[in-house]
Amino acid sequence: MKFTHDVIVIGGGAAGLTAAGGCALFGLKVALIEGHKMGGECLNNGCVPSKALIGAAKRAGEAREATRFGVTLAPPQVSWSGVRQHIHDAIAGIEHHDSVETFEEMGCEVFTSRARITGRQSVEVEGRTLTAPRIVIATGSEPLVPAIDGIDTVPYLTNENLFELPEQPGHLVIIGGGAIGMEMAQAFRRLGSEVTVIELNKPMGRDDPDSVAVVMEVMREEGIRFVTDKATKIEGGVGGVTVHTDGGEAVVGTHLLVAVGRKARVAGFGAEEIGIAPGKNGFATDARRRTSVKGIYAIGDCRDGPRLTHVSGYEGSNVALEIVTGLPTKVDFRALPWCTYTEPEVAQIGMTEAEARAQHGDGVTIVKEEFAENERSIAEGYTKGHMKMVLKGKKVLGVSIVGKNAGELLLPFTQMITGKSNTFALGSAIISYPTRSEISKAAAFSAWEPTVFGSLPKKYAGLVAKLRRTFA
Ligand SMILES: Cc1cc2nc3c(=O)[nH]c(=O)nc-3n(C[C@H](O)[C@H](O)[C@H](O)COP(=O)(O)OP(=O)(O)OC[C@H]3O[C@@H](n4cnc5c(N)ncnc54)[C@H](O)[C@@H]3O)c2cc1C
Ligand SMILES: NC(=O)c1ccc[n+]([C@@H]2O[C@H](COP(=O)([O-])OP(=O)(O)OC[C@H]3O[C@@H](n4cnc5c(N)ncnc54)[C@H](O)[C@@H]3O)[C@@H](O)[C@H]2O)c1
Repeated sequence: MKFTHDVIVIGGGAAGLTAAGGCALFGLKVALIEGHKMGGECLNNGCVPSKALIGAAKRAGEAREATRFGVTLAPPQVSWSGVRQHIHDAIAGIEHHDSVETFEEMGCEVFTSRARITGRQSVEVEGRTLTAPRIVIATGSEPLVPAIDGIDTVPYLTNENLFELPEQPGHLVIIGGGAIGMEMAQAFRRLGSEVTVIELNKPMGRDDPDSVAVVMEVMREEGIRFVTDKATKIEGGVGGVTVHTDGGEAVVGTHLLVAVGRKARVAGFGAEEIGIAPGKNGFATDARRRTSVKGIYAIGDCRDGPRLTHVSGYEGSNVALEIVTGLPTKVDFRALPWCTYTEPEVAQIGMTEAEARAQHGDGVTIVKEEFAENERSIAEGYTKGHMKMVLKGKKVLGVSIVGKNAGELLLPFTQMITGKSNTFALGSAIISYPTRSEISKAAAFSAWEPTVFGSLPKKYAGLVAKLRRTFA
């Protein structure tokens, strides 16, 4: 069979762009098909607009603080249209990274229409049939809209329309206290909206509870109300919405944001018809991201598994590597990092304490260092939070950090968890003073402290001192 391409990639989000760009840079003939906006969820409705909004909210939050270090700022005046403009400027500043032109320059043939899979090696787009021995599905996910009584009768928000909102909510009710719910709750509160979060379980349930407790306290102090209950019924209309919960509470607000997770995009483009097996929420794949149909991969948000931009990018480069080299390339999530951009940030890599204890029982030890002891944090007055290192012996299994810019501190632990570095290397590294990274060195060194200052080294030091006193 003569193929039109070496690989066809469906979806131009973080996953598809990385796979397509990777293959094209190795000289393969790549078709990249995006049916909506290049850059996908992250650029257009996800990470970028949410972090831009958080940036604006931080500025308002700082101005809201009482006098700090002898400096008083004027109370913030928030113009929602100005905030929205900043969000759009941020997207505009980044979108060239993901543009059609950029990917054409890399060597991809880019189609800006919806694709339909018509066979194991064929895809239809713009009336053409493309063929390739490898197809990569990277169709992403969309907001999960729960089957709550009345939801279809009210004008609810999701991440798909939140950043286009014409007015700032007076009182934003958020269903879901996950990553979106928590980030958006704090951002809107800081911009001046009333905010209530309704969460079924514990907010940020995947994170270490000690980290979450720190951020919850801050958010409560800032005036966010948390309702621990299940949203069961919704009623209202434009400008007024009431969410009833299982426990009988009626939460009244002006706007409703639904943030209860994602639904993988697996239907409507031919995947079922050719028999690609679904999983729980997304295509079922193996560790190489192969679907049940030979030659077809599924990566990023559209398959069962963690849904994060860097995970989509990682799987995109893995699959590109496998296609380019012909060698199996498995995902390895031992050192999976994630960060929730609340203030303070909640960052995690590898196992939480609870996960480590479930797997290794009493073999796990914990080292905890507080930012209140970190000299840069003290000097700058941001002492909230801590770093918790989860160890088995001297090997790092995971790290949970809550604190200012916590996400920036994760990097060295990637190397440690995967065995490319170790606690001794970090514990003995030279680190600029004063930096918040000193907390990482302190935690790593703590793992060695009992050994370094143990009885044997003391005996040795004593012997050296005795010899010196005798012979010097
Ligand atoms: C509000 C919000 C904030 C977030 N913040 C963060 C964050 O701070 N950090 C982080 O790591 N992650 C964050 N995420 C998650 C992150 O956005 C996603 O994990 C990531 O964007 C998924 O990338 P993807 O390429 O797998 O899918 P997508 O970005 O969804 O891309 C899939 C693309 O496929 C296209 N497509 C679908 N079907 C077809 C078809 N038949 N033909 C052609 N094209 C098709 C779609 O139009 C879409 O552009 C956030 C998500 C949200 C919603
Ligand atoms: N900083 C980041 O990395 C970041 C930021 C935003 C989003 N994201 C990604 O986007 C995706 C979606 O985020 P999300 O916050 O929508 O999902 P999520 O899965 O993080 O959280 C959803 C929350 O909704 C709760 N919930 C479900 N049904 C409910 C009900 N009926 N009533 C009350 N609560 C209910 C769940 O218990 C859960 O805590 C995630 O995959 C996340 O990884 C990442």
